Amino acid sequence: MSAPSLVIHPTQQVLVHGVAGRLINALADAQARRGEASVVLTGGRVAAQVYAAVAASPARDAVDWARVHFWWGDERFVPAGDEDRNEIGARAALLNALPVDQRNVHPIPGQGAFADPQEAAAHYESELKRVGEGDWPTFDVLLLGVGEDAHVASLFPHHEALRVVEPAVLGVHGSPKPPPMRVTLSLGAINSAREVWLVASGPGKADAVALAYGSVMGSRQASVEEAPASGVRGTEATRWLLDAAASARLSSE
Ligand SMILES: O=C1O[C@H](COP(=O)(O)O)[C@@H](O)[C@H](O)[C@H]1O
Repeated sequence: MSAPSLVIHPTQQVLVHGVAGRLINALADAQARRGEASVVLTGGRVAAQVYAAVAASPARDAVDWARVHFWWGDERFVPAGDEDRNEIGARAALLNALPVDQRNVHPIPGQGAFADPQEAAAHYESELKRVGEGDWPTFDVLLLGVGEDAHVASLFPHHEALRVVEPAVLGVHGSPKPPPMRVTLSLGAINSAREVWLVASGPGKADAVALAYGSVMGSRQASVEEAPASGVRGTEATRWLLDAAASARLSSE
């Protein structure tokens, strides 16, 4: 498990472009090492801006997008095509703008294809094992937003999904943030990624960031149950990438 690092960007715009540049570099580096790369996408407002910045960046051509596998860390269990799906935003801002190989795009299935989130989760786990040839693929970069309640992916404070180790992809019922049914990677699965990046922007995230990052650094005492974001670690890097507003309460920690 890696020690967390923190980068505070002066504005949301600098954060968005900073994360976009990092992502392009990380995927290009992974391809230079191994020929292909993988990224786990997140939902959320700032992520949508990061995706648009990647798509608009002249540096994007450093990556062979046809050799990038795209996964999702969580998905809202609503019908395919529903605007609430994280997949829809990622396709609109990123995937539709890049020369991706659709065979390497792995959305979490929605309602309709499967009767309940558990079935969709089981299907996603089998897709991960299919691509990983029996094992889970090792993700190069796993992106996470941070909720106002310090949730990550669809792992919410005090929710039973936080405590599940097996299976690694979980169906979630009773999400406190709508919609109530979701599918998410477990904390253990998230923590199998080489690099985990927690991206947070704006004053609405300042309390959650202070609680979760403060607990990681020992200045606060919240458990992972209270602040799921505090339980996240990549095997090689854990990056907290914030703007000044989201970090505003850290200085008093
Ligand atoms: O519901 C979700 O919320 C979080 C955070 O979203 P934000 O708009 O507050 O940044 C997101 O990371 C997660 O993927 C999504 O399903």
